[in-house]
Amino acid sequence: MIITVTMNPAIDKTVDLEQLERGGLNRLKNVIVDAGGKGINVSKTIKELGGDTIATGFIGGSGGILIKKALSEQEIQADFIEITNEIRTNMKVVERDGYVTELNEPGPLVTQDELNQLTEKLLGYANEDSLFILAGSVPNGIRKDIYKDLTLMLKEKKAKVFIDADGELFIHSLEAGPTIIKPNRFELERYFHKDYRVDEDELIVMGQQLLQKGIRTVAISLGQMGALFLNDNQVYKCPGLKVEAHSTVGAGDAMVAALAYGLDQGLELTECMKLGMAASAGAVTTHGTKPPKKSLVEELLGQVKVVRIDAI
Ligand SMILES: Nc1ncnc2c1ncn2[C@@H]1O[C@H](COP(=O)(O)OP(=O)(O)OP(=O)(O)O)[C@@H](O)[C@H]1O
Ligand SMILES: O=P(O)(O)OC[C@@]1(O)O[C@H](CO)[C@@H](O)[C@@H]1O
Repeated sequence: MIITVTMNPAIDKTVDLEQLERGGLNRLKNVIVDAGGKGINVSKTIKELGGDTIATGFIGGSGGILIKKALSEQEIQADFIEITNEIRTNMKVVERDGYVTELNEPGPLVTQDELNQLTEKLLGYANEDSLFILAGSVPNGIRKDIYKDLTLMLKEKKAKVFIDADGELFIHSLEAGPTIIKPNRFELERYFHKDYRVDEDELIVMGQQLLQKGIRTVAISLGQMGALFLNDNQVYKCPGLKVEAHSTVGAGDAMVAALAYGLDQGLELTECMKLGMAASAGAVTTHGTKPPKKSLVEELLGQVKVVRIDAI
């Protein structure tokens, strides 16, 4: 079973705009409202692909009610800790030229007691058949080494852990040796203190250094350029698929979802990669934070190219 953990869910408001006028009045068009937050998006895509997940994390206020309703309509099992405070609303501004500006709120204050309740819930689900996805930022009141602590506890119970986070959350989590991670190039550059745009060879070396920390699979997403995948001594590259992009928000989540779904189904890494490429390319064609349709993922699968790269 795949358990997604969204500590900082959000109501995503995606709006269209001709061009963002900094310092001016911006009249928004086409406001789309979605149940968001990285883990929740992962659950939505897994469901669309035909898999099952339990979506958990913190939820509260009127936004929380909306998210639970959306998940129930999509027949996704939800098991959240109800918190006192209201969850956040994040705005995604899509300009006509395709540029997307994200305005993400910090999130509500979560108490130690609420965190203890969530930890207990997660440990209750943990066993050798479970795969946990710890994804996205954490709300106020939660320490940045929480993913590290949770990963250690979950691994103790033989569960697999997939981390998709940035900044300090990502950096600390690596100390716990998660099973799989999906940084994008900026997260890796930051982790390795590179203040320039690294090339593919350097990305591969960085990925290999992460494998040496005990991480089984490293997926490095490169936006429209595609992705690199490293596992044991194998390195693969998949060029990005040519699709009509509407909103890139959630593309990374679709990749995480497909990789996790494939892993949970016992697929070979190359098959998981193909699914990840097709699902993430499919996600950029949707408006708002929507999962890609299964039929589109199946269609795109035929276009995925896998290039094996000799280890450097
Ligand atoms: N414009 C695009 N065209 C085709 N595929 C894309 C495009 N943008 C992203 N993708 C696909 O989505 C994957 C993930 O994208 P990206 O590297 O931007 O992830 P991310 O930074 O985690 O994104 P986010 O946090 O916004 O979801 C890429 O590896 C690629 O397969
Ligand atoms: O602020 P975080 O937790 O890092 O990211 C949250 C978020 O931007 O991620 C999803 C897209 O990946 C959106 O649904 C959501 O608004």
